[in-house]
Amino acid sequence: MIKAGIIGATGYAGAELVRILLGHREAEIVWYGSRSYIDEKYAKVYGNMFRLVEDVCRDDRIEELAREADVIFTATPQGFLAGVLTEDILKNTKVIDLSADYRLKDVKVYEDWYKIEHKSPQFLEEAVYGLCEVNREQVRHARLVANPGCYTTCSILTAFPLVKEGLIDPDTLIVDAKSGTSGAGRGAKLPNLFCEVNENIKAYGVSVHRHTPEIEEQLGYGAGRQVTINFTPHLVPMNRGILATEYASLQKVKQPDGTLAIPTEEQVQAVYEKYYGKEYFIRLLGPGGCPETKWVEGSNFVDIGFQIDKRTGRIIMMGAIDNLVKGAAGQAVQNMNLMFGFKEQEGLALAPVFP
Ligand SMILES: NC(=O)C1=CN([C@@H]2O[C@H](COP(=O)(O)OP(=O)(O)OC[C@H]3O[C@@H](n4cnc5c(N)ncnc54)[C@H](OP(=O)(O)O)[C@@H]3O)[C@@H](O)[C@H]2O)C=CC1
Ligand SMILES: CC(=O)N[C@@H](CCC(=O)OP(=O)(O)O)C(=O)O
Repeated sequence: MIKAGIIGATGYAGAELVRILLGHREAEIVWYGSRSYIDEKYAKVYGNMFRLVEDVCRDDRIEELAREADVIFTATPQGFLAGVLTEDILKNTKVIDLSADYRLKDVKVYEDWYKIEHKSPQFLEEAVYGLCEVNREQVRHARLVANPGCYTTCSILTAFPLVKEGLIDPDTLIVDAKSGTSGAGRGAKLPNLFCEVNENIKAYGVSVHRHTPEIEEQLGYGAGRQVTINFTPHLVPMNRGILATEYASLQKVKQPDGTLAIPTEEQVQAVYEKYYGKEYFIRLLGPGGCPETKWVEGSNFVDIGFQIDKRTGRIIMMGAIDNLVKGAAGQAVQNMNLMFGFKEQEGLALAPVFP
C-alpha cells in the first residue's frame, strides 16, 4: 500500500481524487490538504464523504508531506506548485501536478499565457506531460508529472492520431469545446452563479484561452513541427463533461496503388485503431459516431467519433470526457498507476453514470 497526499483536497478536482483513491486497492490517502478548512473534518466540507472519511483537513506544507507520502497530488491553482517545489521534495516523493505549472516546456509561453511568473522553471525539462495514451513510457519513469488540462486532454486525444499520420493539416484545426461548470472549480465566481449559467451557453476566452498553447505544443510533437490552431471554449449548464468538436482539412495520403488521395472513412478509422485500438480508456465509436458527455460521466473513458464531409473535404472529429475524471483526477490516478507499476485500470474501473 502506498501513501498518497493531496494538496487542494477541498477543491473539485481534489474531491474527485478522494472519491477515486478511496476505491484504490494499492493506495491510501494520508493527507487531505486545504487552505480554508484546516482542522475541520473533511466529511464536513464534502457531505458525500460522511462515514467514508474520518480525517480532518491539514495544511499545504508540502515539505513535511513529502517525508510522509510516496506520492503527492497538487490539485491547486496555477503557480502553487512552482512556488514551493524543491529538489528535496522530489528526492523524497513523486509529484503529480493537476495545475498547468509544468505542462508547457517554454517558460516564456507559460508566463505570456498565464500572466504569472514561473517560480521554478528548473524542473520544466524533467517534467513529463502525463497524457498516458501518448507518453506512457516516459510517465513510468517520472518523478514529476504534469497532468494535462481537461479541454486539452479531450482535444489532443481526439486529433492526435490523424495529426501524427499526416491525415489532417493541423494548421487548419478548429477546436470548438464545451465544458460543464465544475471545470471552473468550487470557488465562488460571478460567471458561474446559477442564474448566469442555467438556460445559457456562452463562449469565453476566445482566441486567448490558456489551453491553446498546450494543445499546440502537444499536437506539434505529433506533427513534428510548430502548429497553430483555433480553440474556443464554451460554458454550458451542466455539472460535468467536455465535448470537443474539431474541424480540419484532410490531406492527401499515399494509397496502396501509389497515387495520392484524400483518405476514406475506413482509412481514418484504421489510423484511430492503430493508435487506440488496444487502449482500455479510449472507446472508438467509428465513422458517424457522435460521443455524448452523458455516456462518459463519472468514468475515465474518452469516447471518439468522426465524420468526413465530402462536400468540403474536411473531417469533423468529436471527443467526450468527464472533465473531473479523464480531464483531471482519473488521469492523475492513471499516471500514478503507471509510475508505481500498478495495473493501469486500478481504481478506475468506473462505469459511466446514467441518467
Ligand atoms: N475542475 C476541473 O475540471 C479541472 C481542474 N484542473 C486544475 O486543477 C487545479 C484545481 O482545480 P479545481 O479543483 O477545479 O479548483 P477549486 O477552486 O475547486 O479548488 C482549489 C483547491 O486549491 C486550494 N487552494 C486555493 N488556493 C490555494 C493556495 N494559494 N495554496 C494552496 N492551496 C490553495 C483550495 O483550498 P481551500 O478550498 O481549502 O481553500 C482548493 O482545495 C487547478 O490548477 C485547475 O486548473 C485541471 C483539470 C480539470
Ligand atoms: C469551465 C472552465 O472554466 N474551465 C476551466 C478549465 C479547467 C482546467 O482544466 O484548468 P487547467 O487545465 O488550466 O488546470 C477554464 O476554462 O479555465
